[in-house]
Amino acid sequence: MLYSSMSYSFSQNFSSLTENVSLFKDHLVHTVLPLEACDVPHNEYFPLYVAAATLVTSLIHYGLTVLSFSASGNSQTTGKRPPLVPHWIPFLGSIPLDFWWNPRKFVLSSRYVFWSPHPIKVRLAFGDFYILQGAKNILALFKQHALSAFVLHGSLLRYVFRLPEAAAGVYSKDDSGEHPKPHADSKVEPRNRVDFLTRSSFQRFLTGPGFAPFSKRFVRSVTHRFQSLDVGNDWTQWNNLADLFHHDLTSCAIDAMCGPKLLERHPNFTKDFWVMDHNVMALFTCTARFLVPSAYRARDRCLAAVKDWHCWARENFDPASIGSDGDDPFWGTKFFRERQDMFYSMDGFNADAVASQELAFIWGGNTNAIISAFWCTLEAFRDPDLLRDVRVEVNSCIKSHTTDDLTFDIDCLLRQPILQAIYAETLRLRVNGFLVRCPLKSDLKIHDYTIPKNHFVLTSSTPGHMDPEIWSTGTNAAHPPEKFWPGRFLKQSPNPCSTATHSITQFSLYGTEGSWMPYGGGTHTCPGKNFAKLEILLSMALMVTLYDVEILASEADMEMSTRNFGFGTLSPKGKIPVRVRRRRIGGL
Ligand code: HEM
Repeated sequence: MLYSSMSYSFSQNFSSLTENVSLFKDHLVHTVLPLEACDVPHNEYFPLYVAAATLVTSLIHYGLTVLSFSASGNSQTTGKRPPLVPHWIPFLGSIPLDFWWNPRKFVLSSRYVFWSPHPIKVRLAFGDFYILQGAKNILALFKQHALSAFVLHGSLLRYVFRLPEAAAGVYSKDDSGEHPKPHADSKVEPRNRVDFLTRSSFQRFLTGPGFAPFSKRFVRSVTHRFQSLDVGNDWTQWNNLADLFHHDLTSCAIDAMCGPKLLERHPNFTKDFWVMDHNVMALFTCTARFLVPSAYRARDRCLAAVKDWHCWARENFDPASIGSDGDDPFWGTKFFRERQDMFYSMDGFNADAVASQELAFIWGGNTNAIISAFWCTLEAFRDPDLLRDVRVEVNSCIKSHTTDDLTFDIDCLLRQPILQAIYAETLRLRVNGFLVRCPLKSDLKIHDYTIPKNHFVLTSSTPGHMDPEIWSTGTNAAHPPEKFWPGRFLKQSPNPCSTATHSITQFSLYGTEGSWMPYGGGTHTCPGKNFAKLEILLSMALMVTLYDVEILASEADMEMSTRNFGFGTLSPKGKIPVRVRRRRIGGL
């Protein structure tokens, strides 16, 4: 079946090779097996025969898969099936052990798997799936409709966030699609259209009318909180800069989303949240509870806290408290309030299921953005020249300040070229995510290739983010992709407002389409990206304006940990101790 779509000439070569394999197998049967039937313990050459046979079989198998793979790449036919990725041992599948050992290294080095110019097929014990890389292919994928992202979401909900089976069933039965008009052949009731309903609730909250009140609350709360840190004019030592982001920044984001009650009633929520986040891979892969008990306990406490907040809000909610923006202090946002009704009207949903859903949202809305905010701030303080440039831009966006009040012009901050370049470069380097799609209704066409429907298609942001062809810049590649260098996203243009020869520095993502993809793309692109950019740039702006920070961590501790590779932004390997002191606002 694998070879059915290949060109005629290749089929000829292939069948003669297959015959050779069969002859070879016959040879083994007639030579090795009779030996087995004889007095094996006395035959000192038996293990050698077996080793040689395994080696030769693997070599031939590998040779065949390489031939098949190359033939598919060279063939000009359209509508062909992606070839099976070359591999050594037939029954072990096509992903080698290196992947499980160091996935990032594997993704960056695997020529056939993650750097193939065309889609490929991968075989694992549970079946076949497809991998697609390269800007051209990824852009073609993002243009397609009727691709479900539920494979990943459903698994995350079940394994990481403990979605009960009854509610998970609604996901597996929903074949109505993500658009307002359900697929013609779908029999799913409108109230059970979980894909469409959840997606539209994200859109209303994060890109529609819910965004302004949510972001306004966040700006107020983070500005107040960062100004009120217990830091004076003398240096104070902190054990880990990341704690500021894990606790203070996370609290501001959660309060702005959920209202104050979740954290008031559960002051350790942020601590549990980050223990859970640190162990997300272990939870996702269903690691035995006794091996990571703290991860399961933290996850269970987070679920219990969200359930308790829901219970409290249901009992105490006063409709008169709804403000003109639609939000209220009990549910925090119209988003969470309305999703209660939405989920409770679906089959199989109870209080546990709703808590799983909302914890999953809170996790998605914090993990990547908070860790990225940490990296941006670290990078700004790591390089004195960059810090000076950052402060010039940030100072130009201060609207007003007194000793205990600081207000930024947020639009101005979000437009600054160097700030944006730091943000884009941080996401390029630190976001290592997998996107998964499944064509449900028809085969998926990607240029000359056809991927059969109901098969998973996976793509990783890492190869595009690290491709030397796109990102190696500077004389003699002075800025290789592994290095943080915001200049990649800056370009000089003539200043239209000046007759002098001065040029202006502009931020640009031009030419990176399909390669820079921290937020995924297509119909499932991250709806939280505007909030994420605001959160990342504002927290960095507040820190550089209010404080001096001296980094005391070793280079090794500041390296990225690949522990949660594939889930998005990676954390540093170690703690980041720093010295902090308050500074005069507006200085450089
Ligand atoms: C640096 C920060 C962030 C990164 C790198 C990021 C990345 C992503 C990615 C890669 C996806 C999947 C997109 C796809 O499948 O094509 C996604 C989906 C999503 N993100 Fe984000 N995200 C970030 C911040 C946020 C924030 C702040 C929120 C909410 C406040 C959020 C909410 C969501 C939601 C609800 C989805 C699911 C969308 C859907 O399935 O239609 N994200 N994000």
